[in-house]
Formats: sequence, C-alpha cells, structure tokens
Amino acid sequence: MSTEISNIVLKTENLSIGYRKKNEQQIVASGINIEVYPGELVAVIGVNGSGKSTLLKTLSGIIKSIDGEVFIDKNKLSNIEPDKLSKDVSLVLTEQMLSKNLSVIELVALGRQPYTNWIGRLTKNDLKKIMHAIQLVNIEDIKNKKCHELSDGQFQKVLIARALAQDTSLIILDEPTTHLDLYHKAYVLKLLQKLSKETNKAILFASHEINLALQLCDKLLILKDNKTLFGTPAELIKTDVLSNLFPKQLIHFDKESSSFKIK
Ligand SMILES: Nc1ncnc2c1ncn2[C@@H]1O[C@H](COP(=O)(O)OP(=O)(O)OP(=O)(O)O)[C@@H](O)[C@H]1O
Repeated sequence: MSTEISNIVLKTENLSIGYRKKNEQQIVASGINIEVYPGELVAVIGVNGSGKSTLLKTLSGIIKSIDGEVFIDKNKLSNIEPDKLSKDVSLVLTEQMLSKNLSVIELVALGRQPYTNWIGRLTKNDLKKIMHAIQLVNIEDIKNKKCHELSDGQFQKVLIARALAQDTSLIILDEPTTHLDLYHKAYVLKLLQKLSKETNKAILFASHEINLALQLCDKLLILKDNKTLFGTPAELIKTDVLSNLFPKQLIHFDKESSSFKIK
C-alpha cells in the first residue's frame, strides 16, 4: 500500500444514497466511488434535487446509506461510535439550529464539545485551538460580537472556525456560499482552499458555484440523473458530463475558458 493510499481520509465504495419509507426505498444516487486525501478540497455539484444534501448527510452519518460502504480514516462509518465520529468529521449546515445570541468566540468554542468533560470546562489546549481557528479564518476583530450582529458572510466564517476548532480530519459543508454576494462566494471558497492546504484537512462541500469550484477545487463529484462522476477539473472537462449538466438551449459549457456561459 502506498503512503498516499494509507492516508486516505474519505472513501466510498459503490455507495447508494436515498431514503427508506416502510418497505420502500427511494434511491437518489448510486455508484458513488470517491477518494479524498488530506489537504484536498472537493466540491459536490448537481442541479436542485440531485442528492447533494442527501450525500453529505450520509457521509456524516446522519442518515444510513442504501447500499455500499463509506470509510472515514479507513474505518467503516457504520462501525464508528458517535463520540469518535465527532472527532473525525465536522459538519457545517446552511440552516444552523444555533443560538445567534452566542458571541463569536462562544460559538467557535462549541467546536470543542467532543473533547470537553460533562460540564464543558475548556482546558488551555481547547482555548489554544479556539484562538487558532479564529486566527485561521481571520475573524479576531469580531470575536466578541454577538452572532446576530454579523452579516451572512461573517457568520459563515464563524461556522468554518467552529469546524476548525473541532479539529477533525474531514470537514463537510452544505452550500457554504448560500446568501453570499459574488465577492463573498469567491472569498469563502478561496478561504476553504487555503485552509485545506494550510491545515492538511480534507474539505468537502456541496455547491451550485460550479465555475468557482472548477477553478479552486482539487476534485469534483458531479451528480446527474442518479449517476455520478468523480475526478479532477481537468479530467471532467475532457468528458461530456459538464456539457450535459444543464439544458443546452440556455447554458453551455465552454471548454476553452473552462466555464459555463449563458446563451
Ligand atoms: N427526508 C427526505 N425523505 C424523502 N426524500 C427526501 C428527503 N430529503 C430529500 N429527499 C428527496 O431526495 C432528493 C434529493 O434531495 P437533496 O436535498 O439531497 O438534493 P440537493 O441536490 O441537495 O438539492 P438542492 O440543490 O435543491 O439543495 C429529492 O428528490 C428530494 O425530494
């Protein structure tokens, strides 16, 4: 086994995702085979309803897969205890059920929950990790503000800092650029790219920002009509998957500029 293979953070084998209702199965996507290594930034791309959120929920253990396997740090996801999983994977969801009455530093500190004792006392090491996470996303100037005082872009950075404070090898984010303007979309995705390289964490996110993802990500997973394709931007551009992603009468993929254009 090569060193690279032995370092794999996330791997899926013939994964099928979807929902079970009584005796019925609704398969959303199948044949998902991905491999994500430390320091890689990976985007999950697909039209509305293609299964991006379902996949992220499956990879983070919120819902069970229909078939196939997920491995996190080479352990079968189904065998990982919840306590251990919260030290392996951090999850950033768009609609956070969090009290926005918390200050920024208090919210980032929640990332240390898997490590603190039952009264939640923070050790010196916890405080060090919290301050380091705040520095990494460059939010020192707002650390004492209440979360309800923040813009959507600032709040997204705080959620990313909380995931960093959780100190997991894998960070999963569901649509981290929702509600952001073009500058802040690019800023947040560029920040994720920088963090993946600086911290050597694997970062996987679902997004509709395909042009940005093609420029910034190491690999992309495309979900389309229950099928999936995984590869580097260069590999995917060589195939027809991008040209066929949207109805051609409105949007086409320009191979020369590696971006989507409106007709
Ligand atoms: N709890 C659920 N039970 C049954 N089916 C669901 C459930 N949640 C989602 N679905 C269905 O699964 C499919 C994929 O939904 P999902 O939310 O994963 O797509 P998505 O790619 O994240 O969409 P969007 O881009 O709109 O956020 C859709 O057909 C949706 O209706």
